[in-house]
Parts: sequence; structure tokens; C-alpha cells
Amino acid sequence: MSASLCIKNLQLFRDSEQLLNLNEKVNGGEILTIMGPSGSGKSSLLNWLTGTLASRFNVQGEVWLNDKNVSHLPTHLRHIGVLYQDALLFSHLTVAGNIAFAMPQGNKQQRLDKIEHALEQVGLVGLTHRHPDHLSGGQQARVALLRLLLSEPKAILLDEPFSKLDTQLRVDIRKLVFEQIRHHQLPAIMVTHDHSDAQAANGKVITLSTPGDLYAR
Ligand SMILES: Nc1ncnc2c1ncn2[C@@H]1O[C@H](COP(=O)(O)OP(=O)(O)OP(=O)(O)O)[C@@H](O)[C@H]1O
Repeated sequence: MSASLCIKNLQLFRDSEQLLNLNEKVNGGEILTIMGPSGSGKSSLLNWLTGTLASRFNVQGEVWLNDKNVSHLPTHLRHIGVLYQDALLFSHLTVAGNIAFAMPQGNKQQRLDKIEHALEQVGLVGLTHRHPDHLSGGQQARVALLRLLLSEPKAILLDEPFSKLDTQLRVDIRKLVFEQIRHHQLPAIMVTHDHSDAQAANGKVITLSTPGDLYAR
């Protein structure tokens, strides 16, 4: 069975206004890019996928992950990970503590070995016991990525994850994130305002319309 994330017959309304009407399938290793003006429903789409949409919205449709309907599962059982524009690391925990926090339970030494190996892969050797306040923005972004990957998600959502990084760092971190998505063959959906992100993702791009124009183009 190959990995996939499917949006089936999504109809999303805020009050009586229709924001989204979508059917999409994203295969493992593919990145679907969602663009569109402020208020067009990008965050609402991500919230619906993770099961955190506010009750103010009316929604029909199903989320399927690896050929299983996960629409009725609570957020933590969907195994859909999100990377945000802020690294959102816990300042009271070390790098290892932050990453371990999201990992499945298991042997402590094996978990630490896995963390150190992952840190090595992204050029963060020696930072295992450091606190986030003593890391650069790029290092924090890498730790956030590892925390996400080592939580073993089945799909990844990217919510403007590069928008706070300066130009060169943006290119480097974006390359790393996309490489990891492809390496792990995870289906991914990225919300961005930046056309260079869309280009780098090298997949389908959907531009949502402003409310009133019902359909995505
Ligand atoms: N919790 C909420 N309760 C009610 N309405 C909301 C809520 N969150 C968002 N909305 C409304 O739903 C519509 C879609 O908002 P959404 O945040 O999904 O847009 P967006 O495309 O992500 O915008 P931005 O690019 O500014 O983040 C907007 O009209 C917004 O005001």
C-alpha cells in the first residue's frame, strides 16, 4: 500500500458562506501547495485536516489517510504532523527533550541514539543537551523538523513554515524539509504566500479564491 492523503468531497462553510469545495489526493513524497488571499480558508483547511476546526464552521467531507477514513478520529490519533512558521520549542526542555516529547514510547537509550543520529543528519551534532534559547533560528527550525519527523507522522502539513526565515536560511531549510518529505515518502500539504516555495515544492498548486467565488481554481 502506498502512502496517500485524500480530501474527499470537502464542502466547508462559515455561516452560510462557502469557503472551500475540494477533492484532492496527495501521494507519498508529493507536496500539494495551497495559496490564496487572506481569509480564503487556508488555515481552515489545515485545521479541518487535523481535526481542530472551530465549531462555527459547517463541514462535509472526509479525510482519508493511507486508504483509511480518519475523519472521525481525534487529532492525536490521526498522525498528521504540522510544521508552523515558529519552531514552538519548549524552552524548559533541551533539544533532546523537545524531540523525545513527541516520540513514541520505548527504550530510553534507543530513543536517545535515534535522536543523536537524526541531529547528525541535519548538522546539529553536539547540541543534544542545549536549550532552545541558545540556538539560532535555523537550528531551532531543524529541531522542530526533527521533532515532527521522529513523532512518526503519516502525513505532514506545512503552515507557512519558512516565512520567518531570512532568504538564504529559507532556501536551506526548505530544501531540507522537502528532502525529508521525499525520503520518508510522506504526503504533504503546504500553505504559503511565497511563489518560490510553490516552485521549489514542484507539485500541484491550488489557488483558493476569495469567499464569494465558490471554487478553487
Ligand atoms: N475560529 C473562527 N471562527 C469563526 N470564523 C473564523 C475562525 N477562524 C477563521 N475564521 C474565518 O474564516 C475565514 C477563513 O479564515 P482562514 O483563517 O482559514 O483564512 P486564511 O486563508 O488562512 O487567511 P490568512 O492568510 O490571513 O491566514 C475568514 O473569513 C475568517 O475570518
